[in-house]
Amino acid sequence: MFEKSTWIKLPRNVVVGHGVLDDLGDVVDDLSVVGRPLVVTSPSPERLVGERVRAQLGNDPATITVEHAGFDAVERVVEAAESEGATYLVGLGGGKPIDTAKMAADHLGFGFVSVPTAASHDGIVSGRSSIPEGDTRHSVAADPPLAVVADTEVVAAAPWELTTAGCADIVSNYTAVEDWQLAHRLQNVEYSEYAGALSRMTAEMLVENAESIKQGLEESAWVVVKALVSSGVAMSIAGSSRPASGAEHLFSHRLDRIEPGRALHGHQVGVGSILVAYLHEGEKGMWRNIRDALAVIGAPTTAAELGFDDETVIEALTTAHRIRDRYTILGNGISEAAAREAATVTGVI
Ligand SMILES: NC(=O)C1=CN([C@@H]2O[C@H](COP(=O)(O)OP(=O)(O)OC[C@H]3O[C@@H](n4cnc5c(N)ncnc54)[C@H](OP(=O)(O)O)[C@@H]3O)[C@@H](O)[C@H]2O)C=CC1
Ligand SMILES: O=C(CO)COP(=O)(O)O
Ligand SMILES: [Zn+2]
Repeated sequence: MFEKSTWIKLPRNVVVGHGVLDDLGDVVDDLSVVGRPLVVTSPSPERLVGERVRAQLGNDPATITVEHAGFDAVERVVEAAESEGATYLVGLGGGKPIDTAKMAADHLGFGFVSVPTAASHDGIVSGRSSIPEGDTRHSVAADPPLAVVADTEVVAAAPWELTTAGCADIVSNYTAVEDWQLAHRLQNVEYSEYAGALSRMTAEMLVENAESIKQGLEESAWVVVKALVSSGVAMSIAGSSRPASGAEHLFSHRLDRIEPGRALHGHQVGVGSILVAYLHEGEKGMWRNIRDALAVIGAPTTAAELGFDDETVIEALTTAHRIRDRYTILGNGISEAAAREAATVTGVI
């Protein structure tokens, strides 16, 4: 008897475009969520659009500002929601407030609306929260947002490196899917053809359009946000971050532990993807296409551009497999010599 079942959770409304922040009230009304919102944000988005967002929401919205990601921040949001009598959450900003709100909403059993102010990574729409704790990073299942409202005017005005980071997070889907397929072949890890194909196609479309992604063009913000939505949907279909997170993400998470906050998530996974593509296929493989696409977009392709010294990159690559129990090309760890060769041949160090 066939007993398998799949439960794919997706947002109900995804609204992307110029000035759509002013539609937030209508979007929330359409969701039929009732009661008082708690806006979960971080300092810059609060300063830029906090008032505008609250003006769209009824019932005297409360606000909490998150400075650092982590389980303590999630706990503070849960407590604030309870003490303020909130009934749903609005995550406003980059990945830090959005992931914090997503996980707190899941804990509270509340609905949550994602209002990204930067196209910096694909967590803006996904059903995963990525939360650092000590030496590890937890990718926690959480309900995806009920709605995503991404105002391209706001996103395009954000520092350009946030957008190039989002692009690099998408480009890294190439190696994430390679790792996922490898884990499927060698470890019998469940693989979804639909999620894998969607994720890879999203990366391919971005690479093909790399030349047209330019600073100051609102259309570029639109292209990147749509790609991030597509990648988030792939994760929802898979029920895991596998379509968008392989060894290049382990490498980035390791860098976060060694030197937190030095570089953006997307930029780190982009450089990680160059290295991991080399490990998968060697000299003649995809690593050059990945590097060239990143370079065209203006995302870092070397350790120095990321702001790390060479030895830190080698340390991160040789210890990345310890971040979590996820089978990738790194297996149980690669030797220092192999890491050095990959980093040298690809020009990362
Ligand atoms: N769930 C998932 O699948 C994923 C989750 N993540 C998580 O997301 C986080 C990283 O995301 P990221 O967006 O880089 O982190 P942040 O939310 O910290 O945003 C990065 C920076 O951008 C600033 N910022 C945001 N929007 C604007 C704007 N419109 N104008 C000016 N500055 C702005 C923030 O300022 P300030 O701090 O002053 O407010 C911050 O300094 C990580 O914690 C990671 O775990 C990453 C990838 C995927
Ligand atoms: O960053 C992500 C996808 O781009 C999420 O991945 P993690 O599961 O590694 O946190
Ligand atoms: Zn990512």
